[in-house]
Amino acid sequence: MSHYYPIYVELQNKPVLVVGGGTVALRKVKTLLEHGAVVRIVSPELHPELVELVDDERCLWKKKEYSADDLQDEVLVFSCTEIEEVNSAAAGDAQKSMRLINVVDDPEKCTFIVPSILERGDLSIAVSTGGSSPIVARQIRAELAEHYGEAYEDYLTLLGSWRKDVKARLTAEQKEKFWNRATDGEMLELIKNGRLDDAKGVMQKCFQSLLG
Ligand SMILES: C[C@@]1(CC(=O)O)C2=NC(=C\c3[nH]c(c(CCC(=O)O)c3CC(=O)O)Cc3[nH]c(c(CC(=O)O)c3CCC(=O)O)/C=C3\N/C(=C\2)[C@@H](CCC(=O)O)[C@]3(C)CC(=O)O)/[C@H]1CCC(=O)O
Ligand SMILES: NC(=O)c1ccc[n+]([C@@H]2O[C@H](COP(=O)([O-])OP(=O)(O)OC[C@H]3O[C@@H](n4cnc5c(N)ncnc54)[C@H](O)[C@@H]3O)[C@@H](O)[C@H]2O)c1
Repeated sequence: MSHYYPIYVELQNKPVLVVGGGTVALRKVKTLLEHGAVVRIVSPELHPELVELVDDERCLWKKKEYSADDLQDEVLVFSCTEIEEVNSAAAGDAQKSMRLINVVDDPEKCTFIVPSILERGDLSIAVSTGGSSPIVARQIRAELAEHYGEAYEDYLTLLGSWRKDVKARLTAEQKEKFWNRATDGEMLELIKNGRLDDAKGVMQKCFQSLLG
């Protein structure tokens, strides 16, 4: 068993500090922004794509070398430099104040690591090898992408849209019947074939027939 405990973290409007502004920082920043974090980068230099993000006011940049006072109210810290002393300092500062830290070139200093992620709307599959081989994590993600295609986004949106009504209006036995029907494969197949409206119709009919 991996010694890392997997969780999904709500980062909407939460401050995150990224130390360093190179290629790896760019990858981490893009994913953070996609998930709504407020990203502040501290680095003397920035990758051109990060400069664009800063110019577009998608994230903030302090043009300087990292020092302890750069750590403010951030919930997560990423240290993305290749310089051992900088990474050690950031890791030490973060841990003193119980902040979670990811050091991109030193798993031993990490209190969290980032998985390879496949997302299809509300479906999120995170793959980790615990640092043994990020390439294998990426390969598994690519294999999963073949199996769990784009249709899952609409499929899960449709299922999710029924949760409140089913919870409020059906008995436990009816709920089981409803969800078994909704997930028996037909809805997914219809959506894969571009027939979302038909899938919606089948679910509506099933709900009505259970209500009697
Ligand atoms: C999943 C992903 C997420 C992301 O970063 O977004 C991610 N690394 C990815 C790619 C990748 N990283 C590296 C290569 C080059 C090949 C190679 O070296 O293997 C490739 C492949 C590529 O580029 O395709 C190099 C590398 N990575 C780490 C070290 C340091 C070390 O091992 O000591 C070195 C060596 C540097 C050197 O040799 O100097 C460390 C970490 N990388 C992790 C995550 C964490 C563990 C994940 C896990 O295993 O569960 C961990 C521990 C910390 C962290 O970063 O969170 C992302 C794939 C995203 C995707 O495409 O889906
Ligand atoms: N975890 C991963 O997924 C992963 C993947 C590939 C490589 N790596 C490792 O991550 C490290 C970073 O790789 P990279 O390609 O982004 O390197 P890079 O050289 O492109 O970027 C390093 C960044 O750190 C900044 N920096 C330097 N000194 C600083 C300081 N004192 N304070 C703040 N910022 C400072 C630089 O200006 C630069 O922007 C390397 O050690 C690399 O081996 C990790």
